Amino acid sequence: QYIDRGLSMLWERLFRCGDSYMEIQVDEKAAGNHGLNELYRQTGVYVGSLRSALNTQSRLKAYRRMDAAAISFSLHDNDSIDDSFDGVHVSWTHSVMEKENAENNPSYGDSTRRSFTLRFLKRDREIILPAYLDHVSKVSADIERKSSQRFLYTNNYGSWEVTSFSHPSTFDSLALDSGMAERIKTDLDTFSNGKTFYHRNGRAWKRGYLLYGPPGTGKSSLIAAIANYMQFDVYDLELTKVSDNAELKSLLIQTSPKSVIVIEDIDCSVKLCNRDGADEDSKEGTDSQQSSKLTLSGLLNFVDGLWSCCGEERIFIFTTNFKERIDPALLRPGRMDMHILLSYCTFHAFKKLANNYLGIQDHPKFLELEEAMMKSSVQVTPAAIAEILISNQDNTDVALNEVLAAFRTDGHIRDYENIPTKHVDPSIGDENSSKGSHRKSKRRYFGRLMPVFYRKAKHQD
Ligand SMILES: Nc1ncnc2c1ncn2[C@@H]1O[C@H](COP(=O)(O)OP(=O)(O)OP(=O)(O)O)[C@@H](O)[C@H]1O
Ligand SMILES: [Mg+2]
Repeated sequence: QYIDRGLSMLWERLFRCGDSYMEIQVDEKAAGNHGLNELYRQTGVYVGSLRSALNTQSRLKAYRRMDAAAISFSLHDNDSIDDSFDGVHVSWTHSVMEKENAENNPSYGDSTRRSFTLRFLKRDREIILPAYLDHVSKVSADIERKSSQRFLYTNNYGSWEVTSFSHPSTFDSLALDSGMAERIKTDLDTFSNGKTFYHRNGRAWKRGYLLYGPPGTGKSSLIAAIANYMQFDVYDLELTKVSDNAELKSLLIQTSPKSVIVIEDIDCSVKLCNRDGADEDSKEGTDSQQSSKLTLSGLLNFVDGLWSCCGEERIFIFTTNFKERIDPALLRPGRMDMHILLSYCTFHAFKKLANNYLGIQDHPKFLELEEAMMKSSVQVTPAAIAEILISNQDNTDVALNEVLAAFRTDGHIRDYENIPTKHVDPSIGDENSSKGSHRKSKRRYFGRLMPVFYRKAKHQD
């Protein structure tokens, strides 16, 4: 490797003397020894991640951070590595040198001087500076985010409580209608690569999704899959625990960029006053009472107002079982960018579940099942099918017969329209559900639902 590099440098010197090189040194310490140089650290992460590192280097250093799943690599002292950017060839050298005055001056601390040197042809400087260095920073930030621990935040009267987030749901484990996972992933990719687009068009760099559909169709699982795909932290905002608009704003300011902000069951978590401040059901409220409450316009400002841009690259996700109960102001174009219906299990989705839980891609019973699913007057949620498959995991035939029976069943059927509503208004109080029991039903992010089958509704979305 050294001989190769030496020869190629000699070749360049002899025959391409017209093309002189430019070198940029990235020192570990910032100028004047004031703290560390962030670009040095980022360059270390970046060069260790280059595919060429594993293919061409004859020696590397390996390490694993305390909370990281993956092993990372870094260059050995005084080794070099090649890279290319926009068709331009560059090389990085990691130099580690003893400081000249280290022996005479022991109080000087660390006696080595570390730096990366970037080398490229002078004629390419327009391409490299500063775009390539920006690219190095961005790639390394992405790598660090992906390899580090992520968090789930829940609000508790004005502040966020944090736990580690490790929900296993991914787009691969979700059973969705054909093409839906790809559509959502493409939208997320476009969003995450859209910094310049959003800024050029004067838009806040955020995206809103409304997930709607019956219980047990994968709304919460999809939120986790989105967070996992983007490698974002999740802020699970419970509106019943927000006392007024000011608190909502303060919670928003406390969130970090690159995060998913979730409001589950938006239709029933609080009874929001409408935009002019008048609560439909409690008209007797005075003006001063209204201003100290959480209102719909407060929530709209949360999603859409000036404060919503205080951190960048954010995803808002609202869920509901009943889209038609949501105030039209929340649904107007541009507020929630995508409305995603999560619905009963189709044959396409069933095949995914069968693959996930039984490990089968095909089975002689599939034809019969497809037909039964199409003809049946019963609708079954993916959650219910998942339950059946999990409890019969060791016997494929029994599992498939049970699924078939579910579509042919006449018992245990409930009309989707008759699902008891989960309406709770903390300000008025609700006779049917105390705050405690509501909390239990709301916080089933990691919970599992009991199998429930629904009769096909006449007018479905
Ligand atoms: N589309 C799906 N693909 C794979 N698994 C699913 C799907 N839908 C539901 N499940 C399974 O069912 C369980 C419940 O799903 P989830 O909590 O995501 O439903 P939900 O739509 O959020 O329901 P709710 O409206 O009651 O909050 C999950 O643990 C998951 O394993
Ligand atoms: Mg849910």
